[in-house]
Amino acid sequence: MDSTNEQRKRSSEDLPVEVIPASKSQKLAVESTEDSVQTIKDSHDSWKKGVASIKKEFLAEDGARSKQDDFDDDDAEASRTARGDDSKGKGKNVKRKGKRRGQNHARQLIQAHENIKLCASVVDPMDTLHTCNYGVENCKFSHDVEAYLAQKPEDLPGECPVWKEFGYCPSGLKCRWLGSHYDKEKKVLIYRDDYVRKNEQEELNWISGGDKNLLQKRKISLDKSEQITEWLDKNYKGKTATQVREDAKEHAASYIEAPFKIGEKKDLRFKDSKIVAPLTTVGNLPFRRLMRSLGAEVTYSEMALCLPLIQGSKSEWALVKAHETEYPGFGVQLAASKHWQTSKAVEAIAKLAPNVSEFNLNCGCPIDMLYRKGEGSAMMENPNRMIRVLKGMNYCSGEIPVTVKLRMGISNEKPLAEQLAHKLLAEGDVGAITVHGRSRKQRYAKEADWDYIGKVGQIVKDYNEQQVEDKDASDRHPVYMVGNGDCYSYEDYNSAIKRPGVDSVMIGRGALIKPWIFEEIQAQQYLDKSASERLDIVKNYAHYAVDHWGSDEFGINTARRYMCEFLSFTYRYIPVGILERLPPKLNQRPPPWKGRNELESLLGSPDYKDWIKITELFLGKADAGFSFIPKHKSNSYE
Ligand SMILES: Cc1cc2nc3c(=O)[nH]c(=O)nc-3n(C[C@H](O)[C@H](O)[C@H](O)COP(=O)(O)O)c2cc1C
Repeated sequence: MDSTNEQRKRSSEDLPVEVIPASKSQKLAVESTEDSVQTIKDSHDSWKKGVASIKKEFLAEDGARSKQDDFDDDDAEASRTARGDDSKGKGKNVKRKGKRRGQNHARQLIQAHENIKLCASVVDPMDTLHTCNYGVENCKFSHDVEAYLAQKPEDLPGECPVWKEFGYCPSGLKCRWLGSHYDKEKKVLIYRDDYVRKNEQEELNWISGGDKNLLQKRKISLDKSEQITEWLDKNYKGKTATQVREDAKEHAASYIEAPFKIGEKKDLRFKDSKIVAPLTTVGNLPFRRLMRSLGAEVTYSEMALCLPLIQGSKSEWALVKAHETEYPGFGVQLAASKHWQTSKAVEAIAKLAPNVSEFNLNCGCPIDMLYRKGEGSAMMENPNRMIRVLKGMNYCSGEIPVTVKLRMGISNEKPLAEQLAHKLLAEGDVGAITVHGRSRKQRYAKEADWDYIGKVGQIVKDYNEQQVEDKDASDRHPVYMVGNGDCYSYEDYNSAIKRPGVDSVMIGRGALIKPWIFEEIQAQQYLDKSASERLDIVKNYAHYAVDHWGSDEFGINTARRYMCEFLSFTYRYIPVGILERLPPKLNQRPPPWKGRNELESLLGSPDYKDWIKITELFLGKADAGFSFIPKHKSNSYE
């Protein structure tokens, strides 16, 4: 390792800033002058109260920068608005006092429109999927390539990242870097000899418009789900838990086709896995691709709703897509409360988009829209329903394991996950149980309860040990237990993984704010990434985003918008080199601070206009009509 790298890798033991355990800090105080005693005491107290301690020389004068105190993870989790649908409602138990903060109700994908809309059939001669059924005369879109090119805005600077990677750009004439792959003289698009076609370009689980249509018209046969639905309706619905248990053996024999037992399904191998949490909106394909490149081993789709999936909804099927680097290790997360819906969705995905390592049932989502329908965290209040849903999913998923993501419960006073773990282990045939150590009512401001997560871990551990005693261990794999909540450093990870029965730690916001978190866990050190290294990460995200959404006007606008969503997390990173105390904590908020150079300050800016500026470094100037309203709108610059 070279000396620069050496310098960057620091653990809390060798950081020049001392990690002061409570006892030592008291000793220091006795030896210091009265003033410094007060400073150390104040700073230690505020650190404990959730204020990040910044070295004096990096504190910004009040008003020089806005404070990073305006983020709201509850709002972030509760929103599907950036995707175009609106489920931002808060649970009735999570009511806000006074005016709702944030501007989510107005957040929409407002796209700039081109003056001339080119017919898809002339955009790219290589695209055989798009033909025009109307002809030049009757088509409502233009076939006039010359006129289109004459009014097209100037190219963005640099080379088309899609063409650079694949030797072929599916955005064709609409590409904003058209000059990279267009011969002006001959008026033809250029393809490199080794070009890769669009449908071969690294994305998996792509399903055709035709298949979505067939789904909509119910013309794709989903026999297994129909069989299991009928069976579950007959044998499970309306029965008490005891009746169901008593009948269980008899039922197993009457399955139309015996379902895979947990030991016969693929092993998830979740021991010490580096897992990124499912994250609506921000956990999109480009982000997950980025996390894979930075060491993640398991990634999840954003939560997809089963009903729109089985109705062939384009936007819901887009969520099932994965980058080739995500498979194996890619889980599709589903939400629904009815077993016919989950069974059908699982069967359709297993049939049409089979590059899936796991189907995860979301039983933790707090948002009101789902809760009111009995979905998400509401499933925890109806364990029999949860078991029915899981049985259906298991039957239809074949050898793909089914897993479940829980919260602690609905309220802190009455946690449910322990009880549920017993039931899931006895009846659910799940490959893994994940517990987010918060209740539905609990907001992100309060820390996740790892003691409770450990209790569930113990239950799973006892179960696995019992299974080994009861049977030959070789014909089964264990049920894995994954803990989740507030992991933001290798130190958090170490203390989490020490809990009994906890096989892995799932990381959500920690990965968004500090995408190199798995590298730190691997190195068991804090990495003081320079601002330019961090900008490189953002640059990769930008390229992956353009690869995914396209290099035309629409693609770039979409990429810019999701990049702003990503930057609305990355700005919260406080470089370890300017922190006075470690470990950094997710819930700590800093006083106004400035970076060690201009770029570091820019990357730490809470002003969304600066995020747009950062996108412009890679995606060109934002259109005058581009608007991005962050969830946690900062007013300090206005
Ligand atoms: C922006 C955002 C989106 C989320 N979306 C989902 C989701 O789609 N499905 C899910 O199960 N949990 C979702 N969660 C919850 C996370 O998966 C995770 O359980 C939670 O953030 C706690 O982990 P962390 O402390 O590591 O962030 C979301 C959380 C956030 C902040």
